[in-house]
Amino acid sequence: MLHRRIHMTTYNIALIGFGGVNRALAELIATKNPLWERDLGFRLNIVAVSDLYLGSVISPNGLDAKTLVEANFAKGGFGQLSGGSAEADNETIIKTAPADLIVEATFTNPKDGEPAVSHCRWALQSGKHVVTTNKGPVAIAAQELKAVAHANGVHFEYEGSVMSGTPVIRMAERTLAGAEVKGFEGILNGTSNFVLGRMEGGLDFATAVKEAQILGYAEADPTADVEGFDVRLKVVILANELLGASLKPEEVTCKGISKLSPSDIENAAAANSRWKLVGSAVRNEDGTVTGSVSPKQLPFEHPLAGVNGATNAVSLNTELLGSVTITGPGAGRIETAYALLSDIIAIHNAQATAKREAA
Ligand SMILES: NC(=O)C1=CN([C@@H]2O[C@H](COP(=O)(O)OP(=O)(O)OC[C@H]3O[C@@H](n4cnc5c(N)ncnc54)[C@H](OP(=O)(O)O)[C@@H]3O)[C@@H](O)[C@H]2O)C=CC1
Ligand SMILES: N[C@@H](CC=O)C(=O)O
Repeated sequence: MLHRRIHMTTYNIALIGFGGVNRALAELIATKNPLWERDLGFRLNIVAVSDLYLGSVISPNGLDAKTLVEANFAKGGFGQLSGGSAEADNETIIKTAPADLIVEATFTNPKDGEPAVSHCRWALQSGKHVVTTNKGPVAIAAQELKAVAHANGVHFEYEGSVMSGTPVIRMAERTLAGAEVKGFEGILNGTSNFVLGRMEGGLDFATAVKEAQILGYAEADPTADVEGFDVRLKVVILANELLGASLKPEEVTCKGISKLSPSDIENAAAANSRWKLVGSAVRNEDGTVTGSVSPKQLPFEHPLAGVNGATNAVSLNTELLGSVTITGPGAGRIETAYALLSDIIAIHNAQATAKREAA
């Protein structure tokens, strides 16, 4: 009889930011560790959390994920826990918590990516892997952070920075390797797509944005969603990852949906079309890459016109396969927490491969 020896790994993790996404990850940890142990070969143990509102806490033996999720902590509430403080001491937590891996899910700053860029840099310099859904550090400092990760023998992973848990970055880079991506266009913001759909149903703009906030789709400041700044970061991330560009956000033209009036929406419907916020990039003949974000009136039969709600889709224009479209959730708490899990799985598998090769 064949006996398979199971090697169980526990990853100690520190959560930076404890809003919708990292809370959802803690919720998954509270219920799914036994399944992950069985199917993935690892479990996750939360040894620290830091959040602007709640404060910070370090517990080397681990915090109970269920308690973290269910306890209704007040402002500074982590200060009452053993090892806790009412302040979000991110730098100390990131540098000193006994964590293998830092999960960065604070707010996306579309201007300079801070303080998340510093959070990622501190973690990588301390020899800790980073997984993040934060678009700021990836769009603005990916090259630097990848180099710091490499120099310190750790990983920097960010699948959730584009299309939430829908695997667009890894899918394009790994499964479509060699297909030669020449450009892409897509719906890359769940909130604005949801808002446009609700407006088509007759709801006013402000109420539709409120609904997207309640559902956990919107940015902390939803201006980023409706003015296209969020899509601009995602266009930069995809262009730099898939087209080998080195675009900066300010090099991508950007117009959002906030100026679309109810009559624009009605007129589009009367012409068998609908408005969509489209992000795109293309490699030009001379090798340069041009990116743009703007609302487009698409005929009903256009492949992106039927993408509704917080669903996103991106059509990759490839040399060898023609157009390949990837579609799936583009926002949502659990959906985005899944992206973090997928990053951790990628790190786990890479470590296992490295160990096998070293043996
Ligand atoms: N929600 C989604 O569908 C998706 C989100 N993302 C990205 O994931 C990240 C997290 O999103 P989400 O959880 O929805 O956002 P939330 O706004 O719900 O959570 C962010 C949390 O981080 C805290 N925070 C902000 N700044 C700091 C700081 N400097 N130090 C410590 N904590 C801080 C916030 O506290 P406070 O509220 O007090 O400011 C809040 O609790 C964002 O960058 C977002 O762009 C990516 C893909 C999809
Ligand atoms: N606010 C963003 C969240 C994911 O990046 C969106 O609505 O798409």
